Amino acid sequence: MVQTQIQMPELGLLPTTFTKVKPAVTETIREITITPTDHIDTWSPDSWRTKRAAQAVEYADKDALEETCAYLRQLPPLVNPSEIEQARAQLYHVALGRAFVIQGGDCAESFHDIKYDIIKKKVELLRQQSEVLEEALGMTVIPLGRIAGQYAKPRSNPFETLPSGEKIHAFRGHNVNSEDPNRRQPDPNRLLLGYFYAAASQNTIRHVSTHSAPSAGKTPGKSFLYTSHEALHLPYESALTRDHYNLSATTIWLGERTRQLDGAHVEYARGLRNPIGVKVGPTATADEVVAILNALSPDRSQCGKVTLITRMGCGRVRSVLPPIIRAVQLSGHVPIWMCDPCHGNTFATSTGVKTRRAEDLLQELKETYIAHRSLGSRLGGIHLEQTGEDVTECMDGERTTCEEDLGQCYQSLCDPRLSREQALWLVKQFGEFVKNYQHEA
Ligand SMILES: O=C[C@H](O)[C@H](O)COP(=O)(O)O
Ligand SMILES: C=C(OP(=O)(O)O)C(=O)O
Ligand SMILES: [Mn+2]
Repeated sequence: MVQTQIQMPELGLLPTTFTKVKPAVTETIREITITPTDHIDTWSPDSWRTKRAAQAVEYADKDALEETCAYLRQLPPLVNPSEIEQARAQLYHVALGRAFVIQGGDCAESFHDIKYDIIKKKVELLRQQSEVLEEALGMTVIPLGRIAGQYAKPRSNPFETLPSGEKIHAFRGHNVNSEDPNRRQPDPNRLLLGYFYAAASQNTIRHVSTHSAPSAGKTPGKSFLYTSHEALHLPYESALTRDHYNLSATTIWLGERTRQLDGAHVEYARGLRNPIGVKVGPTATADEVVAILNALSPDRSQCGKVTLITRMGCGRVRSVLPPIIRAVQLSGHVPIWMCDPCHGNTFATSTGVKTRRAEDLLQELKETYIAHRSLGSRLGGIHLEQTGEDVTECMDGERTTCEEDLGQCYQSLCDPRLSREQALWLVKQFGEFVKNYQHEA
């Protein structure tokens, strides 16, 4: 464990430069009421503290947490504001249907995987996927890693019970605790480890990009791929926020369990310049999604500022997605629509192992693509849990065909990831499907 000398800066002295949004009249477009907000000037990197934070981590020693965050506030940024602005500019084109995004990586990155070869394989997988998609879709594809900071997890149940009857914290990601049942107490020092592992990962990504990218993509020092993670742990995220930039990643997202309109996560994200993703599951209503867009992007001209990452589950898309797409179209917002075919298709085997079927993932991608096309909307990206390793965590028709096969190489700390081969298969199949669809249309 790292030893740190904590210096306590005065809290509350963070820079606060605001753009005051003019109060505007309330307007109604068809059935949907939009109230442009004039409350951005009440935002600060810490204004979320007045709201309820779902999935918040309970630390035994709250002072130790605050001391760690005070230390994090003094550390250098992990990404530059210019990179965030560049991503915003590129995502604008995605929202308008001129480019596409492939976002992928671990469900929960492991500190043990911060190794050159493992990171390199993740980066190369994303590059290969973007090449496959560029060829199939005939447009630029922007790779975006769930990488260099995906260290905090929401869980269905905050505790688990051991066979002995002892109740322990659930594993909440390496920024919070260990997967080892004997070391589940949340430890704030892990946030510092997370920061330094994220920095090492960023460094490796830049190195891999400079040394193994095709010559056209080589820009020394420039990251080949943008980084992202779920902004779950708000004390950590806000400690790495300067002015209106979260400098821990290019883009962050809000999870299905933390996107409450009146909650702390929406409050935190609404003041950021970073592109923001929001997971949208099958219980989301159209009004709720429009209200989230109003909160995160009150200025509706900010095309691509918000990415709606739908994760409905195959078979459910046709009934739940179209009303949401329609309501967003009528609202005047122009978000990016992305499909995460993973989280609505997880199931546990008879022995309690979490898995997914690659075929179900492909099916949800197809259903989502068709839902957008039939409403004149556009699917702008795919979001996958995957790794560059040869794991056996998801089922396919080839190597991992049954429950027994999952045991061969199941290493995930949380949700099952597609192996390199499965992840490539999926984007190739999707690319073929789009080509045929466009040909027939
Ligand atoms: O990655 C997502 C969530 O953390 C995960 O799906 C929750 O899984 P659980 O139901 O095992 O807690
Ligand atoms: C927690 C996740 O997903 P969701 O919020 O969609 O359940 C995730 O992406 O790992
Ligand atoms: Mn997951």
